[in-house]
Amino acid sequence: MMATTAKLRIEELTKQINYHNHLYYQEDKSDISDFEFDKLLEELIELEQKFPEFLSEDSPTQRVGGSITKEFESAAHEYRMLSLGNTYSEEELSAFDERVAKGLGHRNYEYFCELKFDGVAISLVYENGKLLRAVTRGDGTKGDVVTENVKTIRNIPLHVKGENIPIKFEVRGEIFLPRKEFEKINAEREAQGDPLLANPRNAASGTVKMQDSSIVAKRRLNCYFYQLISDEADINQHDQAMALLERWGFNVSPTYQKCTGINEVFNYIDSWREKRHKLPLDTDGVVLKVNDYDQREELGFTAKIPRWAIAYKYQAESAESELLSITYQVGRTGAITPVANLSPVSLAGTTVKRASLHNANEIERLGLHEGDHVLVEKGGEIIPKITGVLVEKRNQSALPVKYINHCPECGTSLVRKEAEAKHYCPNFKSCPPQLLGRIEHFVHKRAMDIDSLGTERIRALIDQGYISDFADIYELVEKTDQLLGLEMSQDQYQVADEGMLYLALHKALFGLTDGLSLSTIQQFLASQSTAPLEQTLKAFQTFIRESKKKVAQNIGTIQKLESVLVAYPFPKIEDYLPVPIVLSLLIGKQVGITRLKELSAQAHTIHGIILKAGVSLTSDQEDKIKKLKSNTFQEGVISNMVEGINASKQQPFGKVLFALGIRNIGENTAQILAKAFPSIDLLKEASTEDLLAINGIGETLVNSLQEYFASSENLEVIRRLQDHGIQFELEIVEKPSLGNSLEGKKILASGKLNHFKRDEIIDFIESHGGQYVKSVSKSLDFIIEGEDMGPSKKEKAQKLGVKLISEEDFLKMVEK
Ligand SMILES: NC(=O)c1ccc[n+]([C@@H]2O[C@H](COP(=O)([O-])OP(=O)(O)OC[C@H]3O[C@@H](n4cnc5c(N)ncnc54)[C@H](O)[C@@H]3O)[C@@H](O)[C@H]2O)c1
Ligand SMILES: [Zn+2]
Repeated sequence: MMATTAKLRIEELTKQINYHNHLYYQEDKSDISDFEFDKLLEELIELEQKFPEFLSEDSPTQRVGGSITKEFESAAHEYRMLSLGNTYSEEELSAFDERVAKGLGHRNYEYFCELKFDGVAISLVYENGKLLRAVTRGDGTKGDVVTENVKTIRNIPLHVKGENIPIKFEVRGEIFLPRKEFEKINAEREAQGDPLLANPRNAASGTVKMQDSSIVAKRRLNCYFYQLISDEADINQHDQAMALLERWGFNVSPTYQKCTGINEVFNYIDSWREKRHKLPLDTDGVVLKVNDYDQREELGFTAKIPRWAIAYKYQAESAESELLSITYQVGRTGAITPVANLSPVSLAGTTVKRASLHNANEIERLGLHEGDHVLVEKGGEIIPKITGVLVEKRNQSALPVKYINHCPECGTSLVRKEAEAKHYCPNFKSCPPQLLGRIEHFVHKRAMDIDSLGTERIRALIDQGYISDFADIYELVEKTDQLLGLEMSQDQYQVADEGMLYLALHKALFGLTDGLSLSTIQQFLASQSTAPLEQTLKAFQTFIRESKKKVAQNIGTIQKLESVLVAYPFPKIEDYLPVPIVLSLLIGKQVGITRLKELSAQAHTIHGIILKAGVSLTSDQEDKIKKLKSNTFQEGVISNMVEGINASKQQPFGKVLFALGIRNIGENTAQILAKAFPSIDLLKEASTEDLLAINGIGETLVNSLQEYFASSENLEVIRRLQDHGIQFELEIVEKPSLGNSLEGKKILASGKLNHFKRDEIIDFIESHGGQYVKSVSKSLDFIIEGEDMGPSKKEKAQKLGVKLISEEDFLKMVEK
């Protein structure tokens, strides 16, 4: 390469790497995989070695990738926190070992091997046995002080007790979010319609840097320690240090091993390649460190990494699979996400049957054709992705995947806004998932507060035609006898292209057979998780024979199932069966499979299909169909719901206004509006000037309001809600005056209080003549400092010279 081209390439790589570092360390996101990132860095290192004249001091090869943020106080590290060299190849690892041997002049050394935990590095400083501060790695020289957040991690000792504990010492480790916690958080986020966290590492890193420690505490982070630094402790080797850490009560992963010679290291690496997926956290490689401290000193450091340690990173595993079909999921905002259904393959410790395709661009980029053989990869991300297509294996006649142009849930034509990658279903009002989102908002705790109407129940009621707007909820009260026996959960179904309904395989096999329990069938299927459907059905027949339950009849049904599956090649979804096929085996003679297919695209449950088909069933058929269905609404659930619905009629006007989900009207704005216009009629009649005169109301809001009231449909829903007795007027309650000890005082409360909830403290201050202010500013008279007040707020208050007083002192002040 010529010097001029090298210079240009170095500049370009520097720019790219800085960009990815910023994303990764500051925003906790990544555009590319670690492997791709490490490739860029490696290329830069090589070029800089060949052309040292272009090596600049602040090249990303010379610096640790992170930096400090503005949100936290920063602190200098007494000993720099470095990065690690890394490699993906065994040759390079051997080369590293040669360098160590050469550096020391002999082979008389040991390696200490640990797994490379995929989290965020943390440094804890202890003095007199007490945790003094916790600091992130930052730029390696100084980092963010995140002590309050770190204190919420349960197994980090706040006090270290025991003999011979140095007056001062530092420990370093990796904070991580256990995979189970990560999955739990994402399940919750999915249920709430919030965007999912990409992977546990980014989630851990984002959590450590949160401003509110009480949220951090809820996230159940964990930490593994791997380094002790102390001038006082009498240790000369890393294994001794680790033993001390364990004795002092620090959490050390029991996965380490001391190795003599690089071959033992290779064995360690191999032994963990698969096993590591069973650990409670993500790991991305192995770190080997020279065990002896004197030898470490002899080897020394480069600008960025120690010469006595290196990380070997496992290549992201990839596997070959076959594209069976694509399903299109509709989110609560109407956004469409295509998901590839794949033939099952075993990958990174789990069986993969689905991969995200993100959007139409991704399908185009891959050039995906029907039935393609694809490569799937599982990096740090939980949801695998398709990284390539094996074009040479493509069937000559295969057609390119055609993106849908109608919403699979409601049939509306999709739209794609300019410059956006995703398609949307514009049917905001009645597209089922979008309606679900609006109803969930309506019943939310902070709106109408009907907690007996959870997501699953709402979805069931929407899909079966009981709810299509807010007012319908109040009409359920008169339909309780129809609700009895309705299918409650949607978990066992999937909706595919053109709205076709699929049923989970375990339910289908349960309903189609006799004498086998659901749990034995589930156990059987779990043992078959990597087998394709055809094989599973064959194995199931053997299983039936061994079970000795109604063998002839059950095997007959499964064989019939096999032949219908061949005769009607519906798109495949692994672990699911097309509902028309399943039902055809039970009631096919009366209805016919074409009709069942039509019905299956209209009704969203088996219950619904049977109703629409209008057939009369024998009691045997009825029993079997009951086995296919999910749990149903029972009396207890229904009376619970009715109670919640009736109670919601007491919710005050401000909450009702928020519940209506008018665009741009959040909880606070709704309260402000309700105070200024204490009835829906006054609000509807308010002029633009009236509205703009109110503090906090801007033009966008006025537009949303006017647009909302211009719709006759909305007015009709309000009218029906009024008929049901929902509060559309503000009840004026005089706030009792309890005194004037806070007369003229501007007050803010921050952190957790012992005697008051959030609303209560505001009422309390106001009823004593004070004024509650929502943000830290100079005009405050004082701040009531609760437990775990956010560090940034505190810092700001101190900067502005605003007095902080404790809750106890505040109460004393009021008593006087
Ligand atoms: N995808 C992207 O866009 C992107 C961008 C930047 C960085 N990255 C990735 O992040 C990493 C950046 O490297 P880095 O400079 O943070 O160093 P590194 O993460 O590769 O290695 C150093 C870090 O490893 C951690 N570690 C985990 N287990 C350890 C153990 N047992 N002993 C010692 N340390 C242990 C420590 O936190 C230490 O700070 C690379 O893996 C890189 O691929 C990715
Ligand atoms: Zn739709």
